[in-house]
Amino acid sequence: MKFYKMQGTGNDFIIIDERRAVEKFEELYEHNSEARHQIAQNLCEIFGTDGVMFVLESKIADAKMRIFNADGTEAMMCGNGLRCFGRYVLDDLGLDEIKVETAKAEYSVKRVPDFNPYLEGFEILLNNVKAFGKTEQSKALEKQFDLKYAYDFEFFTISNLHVVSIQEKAIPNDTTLLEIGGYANSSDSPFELGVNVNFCTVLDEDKLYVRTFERGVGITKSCGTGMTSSVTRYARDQNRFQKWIEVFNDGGMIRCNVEEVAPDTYHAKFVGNASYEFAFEAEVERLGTLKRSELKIEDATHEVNQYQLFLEWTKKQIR
Ligand SMILES: N[C@@H](CCC[C@H](N)C(=O)O)C(=O)O
Repeated sequence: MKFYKMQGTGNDFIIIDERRAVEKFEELYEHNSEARHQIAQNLCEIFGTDGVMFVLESKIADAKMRIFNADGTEAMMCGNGLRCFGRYVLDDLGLDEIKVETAKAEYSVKRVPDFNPYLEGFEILLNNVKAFGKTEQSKALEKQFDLKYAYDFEFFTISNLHVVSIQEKAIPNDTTLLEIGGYANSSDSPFELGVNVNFCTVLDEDKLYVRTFERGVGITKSCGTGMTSSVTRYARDQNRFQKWIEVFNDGGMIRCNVEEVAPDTYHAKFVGNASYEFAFEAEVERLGTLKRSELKIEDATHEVNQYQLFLEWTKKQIR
């Protein structure tokens, strides 16, 4: 079977299309989570990727997405992943717009051909962004570090869990991210299930920079739902609803536009790349134990080069 590696603003995933091998998957893995857990851990370890996404049939949408983090835990949602998943299914079905079922909600994905001179974009509509302000858990996280840092966290959900702090200018370094994110996802954390920890810096009125420590992964180049939670907090605080905000990160840039649809409830449109990096073939039964040295990798050279040009362009925008 053929497998693909894709990335959305540097957040990278292996795509496993179970629809292509339904019988074998059922027979071997019985579609159970334990098998997916092991496959995700092994593939993320050998390729250094952030997650593994499984493409399944859906009764209510064009396809169903299940995503597992690098540590094998299942994630309830993934914004960058949804764009990659969406592009894979759009290409597969030859469509321009589709609906995707995820663990807790349904989202649309569509092509945006004029996103950037270097790349086609993919827009997702996140229709369940919720703001909870300061909660007991976010206050406990803040308190743990208040002698050292002045981060002020608010709690958001987009099916998955986030805390967001916004500060002027200084972009937190890896040490800070690891210290706070590591604690927030440890057994001592006030968040029983762990949480994605986002630090948002205001570059100018319509430009933000976001860095994230992801639950189940660690520091990533970007986190789609993390950027969306950050833009939502910023748009609410600065009254910048229904405006396109550019969000830069260590892996590139996306655009996000937030609308308030009810108190503390928002819809966010989110556009960014979804690029192929490589493909490989392997036997389905060996996914959980494969070694990289056994594989013949087929690079998507043109897309990789185009993304490099896009990255250089994004760096010039924030110099
Ligand atoms: N990379 C993500 C979020 C992936 C899931 C997260 N690690 C979790 O467990 O909640 C994104 O782009 O949104």
